[in-house]
Amino acid sequence: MTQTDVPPADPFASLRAQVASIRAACPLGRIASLDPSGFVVEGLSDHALLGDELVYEDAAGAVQRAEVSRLDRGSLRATPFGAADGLRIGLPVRPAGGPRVSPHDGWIGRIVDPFGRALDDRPLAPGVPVSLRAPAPAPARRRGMGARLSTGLAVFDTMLPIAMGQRIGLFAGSGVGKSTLLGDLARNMEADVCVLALVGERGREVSDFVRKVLGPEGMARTVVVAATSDMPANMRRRCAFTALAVAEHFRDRGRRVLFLCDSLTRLAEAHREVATAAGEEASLRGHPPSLTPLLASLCERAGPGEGAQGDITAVFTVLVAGSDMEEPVADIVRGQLDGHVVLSREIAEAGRFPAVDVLRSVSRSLPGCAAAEENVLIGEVRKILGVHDRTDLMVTSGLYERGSNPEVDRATALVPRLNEVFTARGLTRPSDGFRLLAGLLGRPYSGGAATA
Ligand SMILES: Nc1ncnc2c1ncn2[C@@H]1O[C@H](COP(=O)(O)OP(=O)(O)OP(=O)(O)O)[C@@H](O)[C@H]1O
Repeated sequence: MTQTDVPPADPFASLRAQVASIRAACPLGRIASLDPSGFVVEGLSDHALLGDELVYEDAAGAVQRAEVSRLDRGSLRATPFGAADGLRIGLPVRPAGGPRVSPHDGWIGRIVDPFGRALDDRPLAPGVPVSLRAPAPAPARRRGMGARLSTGLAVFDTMLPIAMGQRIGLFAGSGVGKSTLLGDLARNMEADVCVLALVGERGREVSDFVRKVLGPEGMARTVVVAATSDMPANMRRRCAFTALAVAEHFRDRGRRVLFLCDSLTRLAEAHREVATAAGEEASLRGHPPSLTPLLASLCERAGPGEGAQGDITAVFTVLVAGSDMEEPVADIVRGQLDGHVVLSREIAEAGRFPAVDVLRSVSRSLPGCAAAEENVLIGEVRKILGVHDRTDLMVTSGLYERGSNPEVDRATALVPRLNEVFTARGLTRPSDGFRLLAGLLGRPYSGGAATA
């Protein structure tokens, strides 16, 4: 055979392959039994994966969706994303593949539900579908944390820096200023885009958050993904993963993304509802064991990107009653994150916001993201706070005689002024905050360039 006899490459090869993969018949299952939290389908267990979606028509002819929450030989259990009312035995159900959403750059400034549908009654541009189960960037290829980001809040810019791609937990009881702090970060923290997941808030809280806390300035660069408390548990659980997929959409386009997830506690509660209804036992201190990998995947997918990707800097809130850092969700995520910030009721009651308990909070981007002279200042402030924490009760109860220990005297004099610095806001650069600390401590400060 001469060269001219070689048959030309098939220009339709890719199209043919796609057509060949289309199934001539779509598998169809039927509802075999029903209860208020879900239904069992026969005939589809070989055609769906755990977490896949199913579609069916309700009594009014509207297309509804459900999620595969358990697979058995010959049958599967599905949890509907809406009310189970109007379903009947024998109703046809079709598999619809893995969970997906289609984010688009035009979603900035908009509020969407966990399916990516507009919640603000305006048309929404659909993008290219992406999986809600995307893998995290490969550990060997993903970058480390980047440079320190300016937040405009002195306590974060100095004592608890947040670096690009860092993932921190915000541990707070109710009413200690968590929402206000998230709003501050959404508006002022260095980022190109902010994606906010509101999991299980009441409807009024969502609109209050958007109008009053974020305001037009915050919304101008934010996509809000919201699942209100009246939505089914699997919708609330999906909310966090939809928001993460939106954040990944922007990260994959090289953007610096700030991902705010409020709250992991309500995500865990939603997961418990779905998992226990599917037969899993809540044997991990009141939660199903599958909670640990669920939270780990969420935390792991945020963080630094690889190659030309941007980064996802993330703040996950955890609701803790009475600052109980040992409660299960706090305990699980603390080890998976690059730092935790504790908001204290006592500090909020003293009227100091953000009510950050600096001594009980840790940022793992230190010491790398601060200059040597800044680390010296941070170390000295921590030491002063430690002395004050150990001796304050003695001092305030009159058991300490002034002048008997210079360290205690210094801490007693300095801590109220340090607390004032921690509440300073509107800073242009982190060095502004360090300059305030250095001034208080009587130390030199040259404006230390961060060493990321
Ligand atoms: N930066 C701030 N400056 C002044 N007051 C603040 C600030 N942040 C919070 N507060 C006060 O604390 C109250 C509760 O704040 P916020 O709603 O942010 O708390 P939360 O922890 O999100 O509450 P919840 O748990 O009820 O959602 C506010 O109504 C306000 O009085």
